[in-house]
Amino acid sequence: MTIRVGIMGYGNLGRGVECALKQNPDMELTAVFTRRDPGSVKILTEGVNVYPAKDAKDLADQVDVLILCGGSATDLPEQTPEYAKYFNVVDSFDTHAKIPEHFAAVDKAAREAGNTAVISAGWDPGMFSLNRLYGSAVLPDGKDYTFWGRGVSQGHSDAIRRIAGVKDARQYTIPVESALEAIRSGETPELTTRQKHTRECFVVAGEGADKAAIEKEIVTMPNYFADYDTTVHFISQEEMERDHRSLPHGGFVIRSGKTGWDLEHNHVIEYSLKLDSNPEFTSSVIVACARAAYRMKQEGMTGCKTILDLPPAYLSSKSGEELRKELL
Ligand SMILES: NC(=O)C1=CN([C@@H]2O[C@H](COP(=O)(O)OP(=O)(O)OC[C@H]3O[C@@H](n4cnc5c(N)ncnc54)[C@H](OP(=O)(O)O)[C@@H]3O)[C@@H](O)[C@H]2O)C=CC1
Ligand SMILES: N[C@@H](C[C@H]1CC(C(=O)O)=NO1)C(=O)O
Repeated sequence: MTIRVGIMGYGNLGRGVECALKQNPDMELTAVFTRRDPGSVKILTEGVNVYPAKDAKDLADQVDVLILCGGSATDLPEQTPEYAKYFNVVDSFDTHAKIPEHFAAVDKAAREAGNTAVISAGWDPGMFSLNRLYGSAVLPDGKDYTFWGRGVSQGHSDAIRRIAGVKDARQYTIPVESALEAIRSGETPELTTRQKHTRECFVVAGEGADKAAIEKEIVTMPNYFADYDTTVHFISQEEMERDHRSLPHGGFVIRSGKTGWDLEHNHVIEYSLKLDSNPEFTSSVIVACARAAYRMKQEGMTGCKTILDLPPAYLSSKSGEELRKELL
């Protein structure tokens, strides 16, 4: 019995989920939904139809888990609570400051419908969140640091694309080298958001768009850019397609902590990612979380979860017996 997966929203993440499902034979794609004209959306999986998003709830009996691949800036706050009424859902919501309110809205909808929802699946939030939890649980006397990049943040790129007059955008996150060196040398400084990363944006503006207004909206955008030193470059669509086609990213979480009666012993935990494709890696995490959501629903564990609430074994396609044989 395969787990039947639907995709809501066909962009970088939607294509990534479609691809990731091919690497998970216990799961299959059964439907793709889009707010655009379905005829304009070409998917790569034969035998699967593209439907209008407005028809999704009528096809709920064909989907065990609906994976929401919309943007966190404006799509997911509406879509995840709405579709949790009809489906088990997974999303990648990554506006960190708004995760508590998103969780509450999705939890209300999922509980009322008896569905299971997983929000904020991916790598940050997601795998990095898990490693921050492991680090602080194991080394309570310590500090952790998270660094991203240099790479393309999909959330920040999506947020810029939502600005009136913007045709396309990529945002690169760049770690501040001096901060990196201090942490790697074992120092544990207090660093402000601005002292850890800068952000560089490449934007294609529409014909006649007000570039000064676009730049101002970017650099002052709360939760995304306001707390960072941000630069904005306006380029042509040709330059965008020539110089910014790939979506690499990565980063690491470091936890340094002390043990011993006099806290005399130092320990460092590091978890790092080097990603050729941010969307494909993120989608692979999301697909594993969709498997866990399905299993939790089968066991009556409904309502909203984050990756921190998922039993690790439920992420794997292997049975408990196989995992105990191979991984313990
Ligand atoms: N937690 C994490 O670690 C991560 C989270 N993310 C999140 O994933 C979100 C989605 O990122 P990403 O997939 O790159 O965003 P995209 O901009 O590629 O897609 C977002 C939505 O826009 C619509 N869309 C896509 N292409 C077009 C187009 N050509 N014209 C019009 N509409 C289009 C699609 O909806 P429709 O088909 O309905 O039109 C799609 O679902 C990000 O906002 C980010 O928050 C991303 C990476 C990591
Ligand atoms: N959510 C991020 C994933 C990581 C990357 C990131 C950043 O560069 O600011 N923050 O978290 C994304 O959308 O790519």
